[in-house]
Amino acid sequence: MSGADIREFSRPMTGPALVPLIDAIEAGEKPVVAAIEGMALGGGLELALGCHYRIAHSKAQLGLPEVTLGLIPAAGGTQRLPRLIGFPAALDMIITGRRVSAGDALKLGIVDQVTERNAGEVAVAFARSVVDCPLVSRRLSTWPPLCPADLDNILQMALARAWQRGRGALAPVACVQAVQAARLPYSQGMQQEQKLMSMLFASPQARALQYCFFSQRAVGKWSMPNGACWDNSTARPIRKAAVIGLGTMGRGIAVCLVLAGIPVIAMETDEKQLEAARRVVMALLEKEVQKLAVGLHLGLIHFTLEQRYLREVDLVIEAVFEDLALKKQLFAELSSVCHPDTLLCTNTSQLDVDQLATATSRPDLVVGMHFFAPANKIKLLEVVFTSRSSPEAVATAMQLGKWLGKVSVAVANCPGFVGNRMLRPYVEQAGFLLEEGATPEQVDSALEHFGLAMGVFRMSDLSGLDVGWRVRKAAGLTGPGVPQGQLLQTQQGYRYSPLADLICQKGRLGQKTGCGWYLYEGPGGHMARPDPWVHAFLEEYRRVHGLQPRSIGQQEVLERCLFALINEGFRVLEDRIVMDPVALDVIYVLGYGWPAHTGGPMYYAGEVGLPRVLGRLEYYQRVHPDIPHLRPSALLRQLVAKGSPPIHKWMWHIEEGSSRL
Ligand SMILES: CC(C)(COP(=O)(O)OP(=O)(O)OC[C@H]1O[C@@H](n2cnc3c(N)ncnc32)[C@H](O)[C@@H]1OP(=O)(O)O)[C@@H](O)C(=O)NCCC(=O)NCCSC(=O)C[C@@H](O)CCCCCCCCCCCCC(=O)O
Ligand SMILES: NC(=O)c1ccc[n+]([C@@H]2O[C@H](COP(=O)([O-])OP(=O)(O)OC[C@H]3O[C@@H](n4cnc5c(N)ncnc54)[C@H](O)[C@@H]3O)[C@@H](O)[C@H]2O)c1
Repeated sequence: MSGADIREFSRPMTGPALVPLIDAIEAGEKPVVAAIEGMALGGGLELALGCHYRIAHSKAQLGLPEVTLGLIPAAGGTQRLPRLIGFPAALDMIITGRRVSAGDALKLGIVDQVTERNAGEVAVAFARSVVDCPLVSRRLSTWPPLCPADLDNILQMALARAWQRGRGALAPVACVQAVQAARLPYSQGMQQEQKLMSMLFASPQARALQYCFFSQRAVGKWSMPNGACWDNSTARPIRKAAVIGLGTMGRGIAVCLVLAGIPVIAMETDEKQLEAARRVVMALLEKEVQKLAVGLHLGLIHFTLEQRYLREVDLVIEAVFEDLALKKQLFAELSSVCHPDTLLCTNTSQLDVDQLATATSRPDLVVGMHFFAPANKIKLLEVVFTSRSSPEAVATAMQLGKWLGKVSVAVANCPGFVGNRMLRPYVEQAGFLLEEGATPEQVDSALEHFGLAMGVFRMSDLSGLDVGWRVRKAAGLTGPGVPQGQLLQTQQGYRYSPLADLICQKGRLGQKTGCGWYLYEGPGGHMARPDPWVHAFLEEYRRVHGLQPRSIGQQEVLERCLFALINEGFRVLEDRIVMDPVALDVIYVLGYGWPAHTGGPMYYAGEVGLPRVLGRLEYYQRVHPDIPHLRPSALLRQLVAKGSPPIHKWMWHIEEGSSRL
């Protein structure tokens, strides 16, 4: 039982109310034993907590995930669970919404017994054994709260954690407040639970989070412009896979595959790289084995330098350096080494997958599988199809993503695909804001206050500033032989900020070198500190270029960075790189730390109001006519002209023939 029907939350509810139903079960004189198989989530677990005993199958999972929907468990969950397992453990489960296994539920005291057999049959036998036992001590609502001496401290720390994790989300904080009320007599605690739920229930944040829940499932129903889609295409089984290039990404991808139980051939160029990768991968896997307390066959991965092992694999994921010539050469080699049916996938972040496909003997079996760093943690996978990718290849990559525990989003090939394409104008605006007077920490603080997991400059330092530098060099925007523009700097006819290039030229590549836009405790450090050197550098840059610094407010930072990103999102839709705006929201929430309680960039644009987004872009474009990314997209204009329809109707307004596919 996975709890309330979430779709019902946006329409009139029918059926008996859950709270009095659970109270009636608990108050009854007949013992009621909950038999839990599969899931007991949300209202499902709350119902089980109202029963007098709980028996779970060993594979069952239990949790209160309401917080992820912008809500609190409001059928007594915030009052019964702390009484049963104590405040600290209950707070942890309710604030995070995490699921626990039956074994952990037993340790925590949530269930009375775990069985390998049919839970229903075991529960019936158990019921017979307790039929004469008094029930008075089995009614959780009558239990006095388990208040430890340091409860105030525990609640305060939980509140701080809820603020920090929530990044502006209301529900985690409300969860703590509701659990706090479990110190009161049950009926008073329930009143508080209902009050908090009423406040959240109709909130824009709850609507946005529920939109995220359904969006993450909707993207699984992918389709391609040629009519191929999730329910008319068959995925191939992947019995063995290979990962080529075991750097930052390849290591994480190999870990994902092994954790999914898929045998892996892991390849590098030389013994030293291979050994370094082996150490990291095996350490990561051993950590997972301990964390998950599962048996994992570590022999599933075979490290090698020899291409002959590639003959046995059904799918290859290439993760070598971001260099088109190198990747083309590798794909040509793979064509001759691998079986003719082997799928060839690339983890490139923005190179042309069509070009890679042409380097092979099987362009129909080439797709992008764009993982996000760290690949073993981030839940997003962009599956990039080309004009020649077969439906079977796309279906297989999408299915593989699901096996790896990712949310896979099918996107058409274009520079940067979806995520990195939309990121470019966002990063670009941030650079211009520095030229105009802001500091990296001012820009980041505005973005983090909005709810992004990391501001643009901290994120760039983490990824490595050389990544973008290499891309800009390849695009002919910087590097030896590229003429430097005049004030403001221009390249290829448009405004261009060379600040990031200048920072890189100083050897400041981000965390890996101990400095970038910020200063770190040393190479590989993580604690970003404002750097006086950067401030002096920016002042000198502005002086040399005659730029008069001005004070830039939070609103301008947000509008210029976020609306530029959203504007590019509309262009992605115009080009039909995806079939639905929900895909862009899923990509940004799961891959780029966009705050889920705002729904994602496109949903957020709808909430802010498309006329406002358009108006502000028009304003900034008048002020900065040399920045093409601030020019409102045709689709945005059209949607506003049509009265700003809801997000699920946006695609109806794209003119036929505008697709670039
Ligand atoms: C269950 C899962 C773990 C399954 O995962 P799996 O990967 O196997 O499958 P999918 O995720 O792809 O799902 C398949 C399919 O099912 C749909 N679906 C799944 N769960 C739900 C659901 N709970 N509701 C609706 N639909 C669901 C899913 O969308 C897929 O269909 P699709 O067509 O989209 O492909 C996994 O699905 C999962 O984790 N589900 C969510 C579990 C969850 O979050 N449960 C909590 C729900 S909230 C809840 O239970 C609330 C309780 O606390 C009860 C509260 C009682 C109070 C009620 C109201 C009080 C109102 C007060 C307001 C007063 C207003 C006023 O004052 O005016
Ligand atoms: N780092 C990220 O955040 C990130 C995110 C998404 C995608 N990507 C993409 O993933 C790919 C790899 O990026 P990375 O950051 O892991 O790079 P990296 O430099 O950390 O690792 C690349 C590895 O490939 C190995 N290699 C090079 N040529 C090889 C060959 N012919 N055969 C076998 N191994 C070879 C190198 O020895 C190195 O270990 C790139 O295309 C990159 O754009 C990177």
